[in-house]
Amino acid sequence: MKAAALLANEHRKPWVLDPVAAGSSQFRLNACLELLRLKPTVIRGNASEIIALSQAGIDMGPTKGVDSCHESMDAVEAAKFLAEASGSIVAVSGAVDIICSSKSITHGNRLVFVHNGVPMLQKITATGCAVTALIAAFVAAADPLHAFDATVSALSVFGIAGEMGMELGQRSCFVADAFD
Ligand SMILES: Nc1ncnc2c1ncn2[C@@H]1O[C@H](COP(=O)(O)OP(=O)(O)OP(=O)(O)O)[C@@H](O)[C@H]1O
Ligand SMILES: Cc1ncsc1CCO
Repeated sequence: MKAAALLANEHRKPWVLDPVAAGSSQFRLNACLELLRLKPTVIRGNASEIIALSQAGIDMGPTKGVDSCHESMDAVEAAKFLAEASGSIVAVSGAVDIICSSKSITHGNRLVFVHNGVPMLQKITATGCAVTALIAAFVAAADPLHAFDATVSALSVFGIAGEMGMELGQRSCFVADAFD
């Protein structure tokens, strides 16, 4: 992972950090912090993961587990702190997706809330990984100056696909068609 991140940086390619279960062990937290130091373009995690990363700098209360035990809106301050400390765009997924960046980077001081998606997405393991991959694809295709908007768009498109899948699922069992 470190070699991939270093190579991406060397070639000025964007990359996205998904700090899976960062708060569930010291080993995972340290691994994520090491990757964080390599300056990802975007960090995408659920509320617990983003709080765990920001806790490494300040105490924001307890957190653990692979799934989030926090609502995304609980992580607004953690996301702002992490964006400022890391210089990365920070995306917190959940009922409301939160995307923020600090004044220290090109995208400036921005905070956007995306309300797309359906609660079932949270119950399907790997939708977090999938939306991270979609963010990477959008950011890779966009002008580097538009990485923030690309991140917002990816989360919105993924949420809308979830809404369409939910509607399709009322009529047939091919919910996955909406994501094709
Ligand atoms: N309550 C909700 N309502 C609407 N959309 C949601 C809800 N919870 C999660 N989502 C959406 O589900 C997707 C995955 O986000 P989630 O926060 O569940 O990731 P995660 O916990 O990292 O997932 P994983 O279990 O795969 O590790 C995101 O696109 C997010 O917007
Ligand atoms: C990486 C990974 N492995 C099992 S669940 C999970 C998170 C996917 O979003």
